[in-house]
Amino acid sequence: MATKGHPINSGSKTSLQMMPSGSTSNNRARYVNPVTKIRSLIHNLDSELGLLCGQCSVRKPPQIGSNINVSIHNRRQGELGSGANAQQRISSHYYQESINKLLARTSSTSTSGSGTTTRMPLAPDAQKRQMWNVYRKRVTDAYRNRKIFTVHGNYHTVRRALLRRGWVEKLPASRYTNLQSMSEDSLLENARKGNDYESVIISKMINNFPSFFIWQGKGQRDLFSEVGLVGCAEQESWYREDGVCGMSYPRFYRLGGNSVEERMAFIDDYQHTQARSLLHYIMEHKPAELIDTDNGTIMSSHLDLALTKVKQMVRQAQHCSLDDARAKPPTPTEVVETHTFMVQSAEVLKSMAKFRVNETVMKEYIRLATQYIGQIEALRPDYRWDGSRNLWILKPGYQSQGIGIVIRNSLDEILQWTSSNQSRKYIVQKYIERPYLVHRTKFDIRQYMLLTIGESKVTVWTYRNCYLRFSSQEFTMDDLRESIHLTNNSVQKRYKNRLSRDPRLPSHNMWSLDQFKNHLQEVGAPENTWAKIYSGFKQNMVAVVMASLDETELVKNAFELYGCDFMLDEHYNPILIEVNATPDLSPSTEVTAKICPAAIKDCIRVVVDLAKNPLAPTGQFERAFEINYSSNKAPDVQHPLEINGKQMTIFEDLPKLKNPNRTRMLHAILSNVKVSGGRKLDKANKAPARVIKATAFAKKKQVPEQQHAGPKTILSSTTRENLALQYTAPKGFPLPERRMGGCCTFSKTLCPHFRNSKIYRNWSRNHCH
Ligand SMILES: Nc1ncnc2c1ncn2[C@@H]1O[C@H](COP(=O)(O)OP(=O)(O)OP(=O)(O)O)[C@@H](O)[C@H]1O
Repeated sequence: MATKGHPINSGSKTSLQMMPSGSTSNNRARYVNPVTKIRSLIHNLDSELGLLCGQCSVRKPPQIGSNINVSIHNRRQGELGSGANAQQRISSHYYQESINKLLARTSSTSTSGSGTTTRMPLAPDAQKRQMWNVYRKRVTDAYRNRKIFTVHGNYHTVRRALLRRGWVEKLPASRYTNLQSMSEDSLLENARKGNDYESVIISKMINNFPSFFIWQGKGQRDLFSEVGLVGCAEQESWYREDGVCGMSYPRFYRLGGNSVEERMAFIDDYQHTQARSLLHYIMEHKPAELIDTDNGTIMSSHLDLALTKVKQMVRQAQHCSLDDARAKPPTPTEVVETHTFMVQSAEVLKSMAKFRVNETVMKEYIRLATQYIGQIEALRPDYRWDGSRNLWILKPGYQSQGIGIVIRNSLDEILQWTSSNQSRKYIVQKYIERPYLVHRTKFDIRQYMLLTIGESKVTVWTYRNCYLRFSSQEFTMDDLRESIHLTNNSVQKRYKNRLSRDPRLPSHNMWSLDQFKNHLQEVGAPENTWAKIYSGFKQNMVAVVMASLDETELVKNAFELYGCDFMLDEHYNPILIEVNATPDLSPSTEVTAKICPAAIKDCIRVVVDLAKNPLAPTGQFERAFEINYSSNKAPDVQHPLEINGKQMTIFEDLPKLKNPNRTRMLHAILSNVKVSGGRKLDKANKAPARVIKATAFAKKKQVPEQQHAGPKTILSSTTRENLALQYTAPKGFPLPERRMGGCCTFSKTLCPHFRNSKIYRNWSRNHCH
């Protein structure tokens, strides 16, 4: 929203306003940053100004705060001045002279309405001259105090907030275009306190000065809008920390491109979800409703298969058996079995086909289903959002405002839909079938997040206030139209509210946070429910920022305001749906009429007031997290990155494996471990804590081998890979027999190759929630 973009926007397609440097193989979005353009414009202006100041030996303008976030020109100060002492030596006379020159340049180059060049009013009347002098003083003061701002778009609250703080506005060319083409004479004639002519004449006078605060909305649509959040989701598990940082989002697949692997992974997930859906289905019904002992068409073997699949999922999630986790190609019999299962289970889920079993047997199936579903949902919290429909939401790239979004449950339809247009990428995301509803109506929560980028820190600010956006129709799974299932305002404003909807819901479809808190009280939610929800919001927002930092070009003293959309599951857990740069801040209803201007004012408090006064109030924004981003920069050879810790006990208790090939492989790994200096592994285990330098990192930085401190274990590349998979993969990561290329080491956090590998990505998409 402001001076810079950040690639955490997913969705809306709004605007990741920048092009992160460095390309990666993982298909992350490329963003174009209009701020860079503006920066370069200002930079040109800066150089001119610097030149002028240099000619006149003018000192730099005084600094207002140590770190005014809004000003990308703070960077310029070094160029203009040469330190405090030098500044003191330079007389203010010269400084004033340079400003006068700038002002003179403005007036000498300004054109009249007729296109002819006019001079500064040469005092045809005293009043005009007096006004000119007043404005000139205001302008010079504004420059000295670095209080010149530009606001793009109709963000009048921002304007007013800054004008109230004594800032002076430099208008963008698109504002008051008619007036901007008038001569200064005519403008002065019409200028009155606070009117548009006055704004324009002042703006013309500062035309050659840089703005120290720029507020702009989205500049350029990102190339593949969903990749932002998707990309973050792929990275976030590396930054996950209980209670601090962690994303909670529906699992997704990128379809529509040429990735066969991604398609296969989706099909696999779809089939497993179908098994759970079938079990959910029988759990949702009474045994008698499910059976027809004489004419039932569905055999109990399909329930057996569903139970087996869920059991496998539990074992995989528990990481019980390496063999279970192994990606085995299915046998032809299994393929046929699965195909039949998919057809028959669809008959049950869509047409309520009956099982040919008796009631006692069905009761036992329901008991087992409840047990297994309980187990898997305890291990995979995101599965709790699934139901008995196997629904998926298809979101096209390059689109926003809900355009092109559909909800489907048939595998064929989904694959057809996404492959019909190969050039368009689709995110196929698991549809949340069990959301928390208010009065049987779906809603989402718009939550603001502000990001400020300081000298060395990125600060995540979260807004304590938020609002709810309701669907215009009651929620039902029997009708998949957008008016019921897409709660974003851009979709819902197209529909009339269903008359049968609960009258307690407002006609404008929004609730303030206070109204929601009252509702929570009314329905008897535990007392700290909102506190928990908000804490979950914060963790998600911090995680998104952390996960996108690597790909972000950080512009110092810039900030960005985001609108994050959350849904809640049945247990009030937040689910992140979307992060929008340039959120809608228009006062469209009585709810947004309060919260939007307040959020903008508080934003100015954070980026302007706080820079001057660290104790300044920040309104409803609270500092949720601070990240020291200097550590993200190019590796520092002087201070190489180190990992402190104890050597792991490798294979002290060798797992008993069923598969002899695999056992052989693990033994081979073991025997491949050599210990330098003749030490035995068990001795090394008893050795005190030591420092291991990450191979990948050391290699990157050309750190010579002998710099490695302490005793070291030399591993072959094969061993390293296998050990990396064995020991550095997060809990639950399947251990494929395929080997990954490269340089994975003991440190998962230090190995981008591992982290970007397809194997890991596929796994993390399915397991990291
Ligand atoms: N996985 C999901 N499960 C259930 N509902 C979802 C899911 N994803 C999105 N929705 C619903 O669809 C709506 C639109 O989704 P999303 O915000 O991703 O689309 P969009 O095109 O980016 O919209 P906008 O640009 O207005 O933000 C959401 O507000 C939410 O109600």
